[in-house]
Amino acid sequence: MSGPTASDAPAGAALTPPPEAEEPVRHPDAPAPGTLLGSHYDQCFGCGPRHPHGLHLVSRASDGVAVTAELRLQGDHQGAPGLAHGGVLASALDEVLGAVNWMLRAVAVTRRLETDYLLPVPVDAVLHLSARCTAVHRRKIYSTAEARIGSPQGPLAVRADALYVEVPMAHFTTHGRAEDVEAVLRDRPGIAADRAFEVNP
Ligand SMILES: CCCCCCCCCCCCCCCC(=O)SCCNC(=O)CCNC(=O)[C@H](O)C(C)(C)COP(=O)(O)OP(=O)(O)OC[C@H]1O[C@@H](n2cnc3c(N)ncnc32)[C@H](O)[C@@H]1OP(=O)(O)O
Repeated sequence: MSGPTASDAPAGAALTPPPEAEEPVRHPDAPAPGTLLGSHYDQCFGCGPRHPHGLHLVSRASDGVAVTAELRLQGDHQGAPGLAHGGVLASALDEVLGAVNWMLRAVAVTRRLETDYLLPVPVDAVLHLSARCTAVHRRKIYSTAEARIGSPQGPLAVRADALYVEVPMAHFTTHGRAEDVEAVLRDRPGIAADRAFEVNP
């Protein structure tokens, strides 16, 4: 019988980097602070510019291994009347946390995402999102994020901690829907050969 695995650990423990984890190092080719990061896929719910109902988030590189973005909430994002749905807020935080991986030039997917909802968020608010990597251990990338109402210094509404796991490009070609994978390879022929993202000025 096998013993407990990392996946069996309580959420808090799973999001705590092991003692041998390392400080994240900004990749030398990471986009300069202030650069807008392009979408990795134009139909992505979080960042895809062609997604009809997506969040259309545009992340911006910060100093270090970090990004920021703004989410303009709308009526479509309601859960309770006039208030943002928690799942929408978690999606937005997942998107910016995922964008942080670009600063490491790592292709990674969310393994665990833990959110704390501290304040209700009105749907006419602009949420200022920020995310940064805190540690890296082998394929594991540990990150944290915040969402503040109205300004980068505004009231803290939601925070999140997350674990991403680096994956090979085969993760997408093996598990993704064939027609969508074919479309992205047709539109972005270099994406699988080189890297999973481009930087658009
Ligand atoms: C051609 C098309 C191009 C497309 C270009 C796209 C480009 C880039 C797209 C990015 C997209 C972003 C979009 C937003 C972010 C999402 O939304 S991602 C979507 C949601 N997430 C998913 O679908 C992931 C689903 N899960 C999985 O596929 C698998 O579980 C994973 C995450 C790949 C891991 O599986 P695995 O490789 O078998 O992992 P495994 O070896 O068991 O564990 C890896 C490590 O994690 C540790 N671990 C595992 N679970 C845990 C846990 N719960 N706690 C602590 N540690 C754990 C293990 O101990 C192990 O550690 P090491 O031994 O390496 O130190």
